[in-house]
Amino acid sequence: MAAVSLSSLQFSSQTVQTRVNRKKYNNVKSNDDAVKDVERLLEQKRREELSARIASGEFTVEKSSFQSQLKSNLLKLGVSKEILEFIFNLTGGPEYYPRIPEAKGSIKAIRSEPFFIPLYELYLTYGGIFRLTFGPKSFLIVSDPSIAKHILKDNPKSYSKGILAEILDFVMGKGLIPADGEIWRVRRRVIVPALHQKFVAAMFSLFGQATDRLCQKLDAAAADGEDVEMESLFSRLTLDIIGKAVFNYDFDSLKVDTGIVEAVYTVLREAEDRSTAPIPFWEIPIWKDISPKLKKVNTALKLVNETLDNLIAICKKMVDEEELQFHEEYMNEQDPSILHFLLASGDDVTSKQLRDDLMTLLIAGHETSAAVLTWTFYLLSQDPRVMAKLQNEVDSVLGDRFPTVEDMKKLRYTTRVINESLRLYPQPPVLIRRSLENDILGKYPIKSGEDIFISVWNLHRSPNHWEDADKFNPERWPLDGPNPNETNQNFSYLPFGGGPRKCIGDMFATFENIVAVSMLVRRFDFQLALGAPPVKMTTGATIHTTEGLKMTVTRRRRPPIIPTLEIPTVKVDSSVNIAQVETVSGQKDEVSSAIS
Ligand code: HEM
Repeated sequence: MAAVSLSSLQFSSQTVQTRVNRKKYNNVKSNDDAVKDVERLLEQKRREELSARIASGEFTVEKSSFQSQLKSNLLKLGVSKEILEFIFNLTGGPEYYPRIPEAKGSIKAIRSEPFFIPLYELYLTYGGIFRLTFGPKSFLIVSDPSIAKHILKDNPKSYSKGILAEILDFVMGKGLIPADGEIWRVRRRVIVPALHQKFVAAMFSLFGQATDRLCQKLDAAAADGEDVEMESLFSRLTLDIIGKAVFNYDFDSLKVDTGIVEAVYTVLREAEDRSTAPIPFWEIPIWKDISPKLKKVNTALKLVNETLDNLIAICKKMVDEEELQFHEEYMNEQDPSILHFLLASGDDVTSKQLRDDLMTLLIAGHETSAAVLTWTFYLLSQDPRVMAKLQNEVDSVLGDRFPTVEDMKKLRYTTRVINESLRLYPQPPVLIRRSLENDILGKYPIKSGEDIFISVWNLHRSPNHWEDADKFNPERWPLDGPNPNETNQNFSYLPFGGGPRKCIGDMFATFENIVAVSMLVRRFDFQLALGAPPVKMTTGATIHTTEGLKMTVTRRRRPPIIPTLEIPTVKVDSSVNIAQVETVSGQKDEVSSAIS
């Protein structure tokens, strides 16, 4: 009940914000303070409500264990502290260490809103590591940068992907995201080289062409005065890009709705549903055979798998017929895809494993980038000042050209806007791990088999690390400073994870997002559509909106926007080292540490 009213409070907060923001266009300065007051009041109300929930016992600290209760009773009876320490040390056990603070919850409370929101409130109460218990099941919630660093970077061998691997098995099998141990090590070593600099540079024409197709769609909508739902368009944009990049397949989903596009979405939605399901409904004996939904998922999965098998066969034939010598930066100009690289490299792998890897790359590279674009445009629609500054930069750097590799260094504010969007809306908002052996997290010992959520949402919004943590403020990252990453932010900022399991597509995704944002804001103005549903969050693997991001898109009048139809061919100038372009973190270091 309380959870429901908490979420309705968020609802009204966002409605107010939207309404007020629309007014901002007319009178930006005078309304700014009023907006802040309203936001502050609503935030205060939200906190009070949560405090009431905690006080009512909905989340309660567990009583101390038998040993510590016995200890405190004996202390009260006058037994000296030294004697007790001696006795309890002899009896062994983890009681020498403090116990992890514990919150108990009802699963209903968590399920009525995106689960990372109550986790944030609990973090403010219980601190950087606490145990959240639902009946017999418990999770450790980590929001402390040094503990996150320990798990991800200092001692990653003691942690697996745990529940995530179980949930994603039906679609990704032993692909790179869920894989652990030797399979992961071998596959990472094979796949990472496929995303070499020349490949990423070649992707610029793909990013530009795909975004141009989206621009054409928006042009038509603007001309007809129709509002557009941007979240689904971004999803289609990134699907078209990743399909070509990973296995040279043009989904063309911005133009047509083919069976395969629908099948991919059915599979993706199922993966997301499973990642938030309270019980594994897909394992229930009779149900799994008769459920119409599961039947649909299986049919869709079959179609996607057959399509992938076909693409692998076509690509194998191309590789057999070509005369190119394989080398470090090998790339077939007609088909620069990751699949082509893998086959040409002589990757000795079963077709099931190859399919798992392709599927993993498709999903990893699609939903994340789409979510980043969605929330970036939402944030921009809320802040005309940032939008104006962004458009200024893009106008002066790009003129009427398509963006190139060389522009990445110059589009600094654009990069900061995306850095900040990733801080406020990290994709995914939590990283999942399971301990494989006993370990010590901070001052607390933990046992093997603990399920752990590293809350990137909490790290990125912690009042301990960020000034005005909830404020969209790209200026917090100086333009002449380094590109923010987990290393230079000491694990308070983890947009692409960290340690040996860090994202392998960070460079690809960063450039893809910069190209898309710059081309779109160069050509159009974006505002939340009048009468559109309030923009609220819901979650699967990434953060989605509950009812889409409905926007009014208008062509910009000045300066005249006519993009050149010619796309400059990508020449890879050896003096431009993409790794030196300051948009990504030290991927090379991660790569070498992962394979050493
Ligand atoms: C803005 C877009 C993206 C974001 C925010 C993002 C974020 C992340 C994060 C946080 C992780 C670490 C997960 C963990 O530690 O549990 C990760 C892993 C991964 N990402 Fe990305 N990613 C993005 C785009 C991409 C793209 C475009 C690709 C592929 C071309 C990709 C492929 C992968 C793979 C394969 C892994 C698993 C690496 C491993 O476990 O060894 N990602 N991503």
